Amino acid sequence: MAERLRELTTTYFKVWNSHDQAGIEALHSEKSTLKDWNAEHGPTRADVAKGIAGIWKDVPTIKIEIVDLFTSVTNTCVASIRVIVDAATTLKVTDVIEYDDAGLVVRLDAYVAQPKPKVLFVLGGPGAGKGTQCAKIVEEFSDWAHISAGDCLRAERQDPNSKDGELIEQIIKEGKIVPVAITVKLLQKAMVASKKSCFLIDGFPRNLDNVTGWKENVGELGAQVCGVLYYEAKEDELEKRLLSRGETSGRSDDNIDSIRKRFKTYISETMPIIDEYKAKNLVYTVDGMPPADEVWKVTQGIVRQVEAMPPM
Ligand SMILES: Nc1ncnc2c1ncn2[C@@H]1O[C@H](COP(=O)(O)OP(=O)(O)OP(=O)(O)O)[C@@H](O)[C@H]1O
Ligand SMILES: O=c1ccn([C@@H]2O[C@H](COP(=O)(O)O)[C@@H](O)[C@H]2O)c(=O)[nH]1
Repeated sequence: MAERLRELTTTYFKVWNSHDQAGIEALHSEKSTLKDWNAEHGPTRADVAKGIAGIWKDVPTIKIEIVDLFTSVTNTCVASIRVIVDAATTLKVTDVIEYDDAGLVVRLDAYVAQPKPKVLFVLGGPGAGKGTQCAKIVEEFSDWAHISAGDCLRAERQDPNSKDGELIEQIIKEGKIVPVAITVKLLQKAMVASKKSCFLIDGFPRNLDNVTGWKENVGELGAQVCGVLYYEAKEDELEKRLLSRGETSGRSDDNIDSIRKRFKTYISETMPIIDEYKAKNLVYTVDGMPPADEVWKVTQGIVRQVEAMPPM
């Protein structure tokens, strides 16, 4: 049975790829249905074939590749397939195909996997230029949203109804790191609200607790972490930048005491995380010392590279 189902299914997709309406009609039983994420056809084979031919007409380049076939003692075959729409678009689809005793398709239900959002974590010392570069990215690349963990926390602190506001304020002033349960919830809320498909998560993950919290709450099912965009710059330069920013930013941590504490936390807690991602070859290191426009040229190239990664 298993071998027969494999043969029938392989033949089915061969004919499908030849875009032959009469050929595909002949592989369906007289009473046949087809349902996918967009449409429903049947209950006759002529109607199903007409529906499929409509897809070929709309997308003449469309092709299907079989990834895997699953069979059992039943007369149903589950096919994991790739639907190659065009050079830029491939869909991950699962087809559940039920055959009759004559080997004709009685029912085909197709399910599409939603592509996961792409994520780039953006890290670097305080004042390294993360926010500056993220602002440029979202201006140039329309699929991307900039979500700054620090901004999320500052907004939460401002909310008079938040039970975490006071704790966040104390931790930020001390240059320490807020418990991940608070941060990750705010990040997820911002991701959902943005309606974008690619996210710059700026200033996160800052320590092991953050990494664990991300894995537990978002994880591999919730996002495709494409890497870490890491801005490297010397501490004395960063101190100058932050003191200068502090003249107008109104941030309670842009003062010399908090800045020094933030550096300490960065070295002891965040650097080891960056090193871990480096060991996994996931870090795009950018020299953050040159003027912002020069840093941007490098940043731009990296974002293009990440955009070109196949979705998972
Ligand atoms: N390449 C650069 N050269 C000089 N100054 C820069 C550069 N990039 C950013 N700045 C300035 O440095 C200050 C800090 O930059 P920015 O806010 O982008 O850093 P950040 O890494 O997001 O900081 P933080 O982690 O504290 O939020 C800002 O005043 C910004 O205008
Ligand atoms: O994931 C995070 C991000 C930030 N914090 C706290 O906020 C401040 C400011 O962060 P910026 O990235 O500089 O805006 C940071 O020093 C931490 O105290 C955090 O706890 N967790």
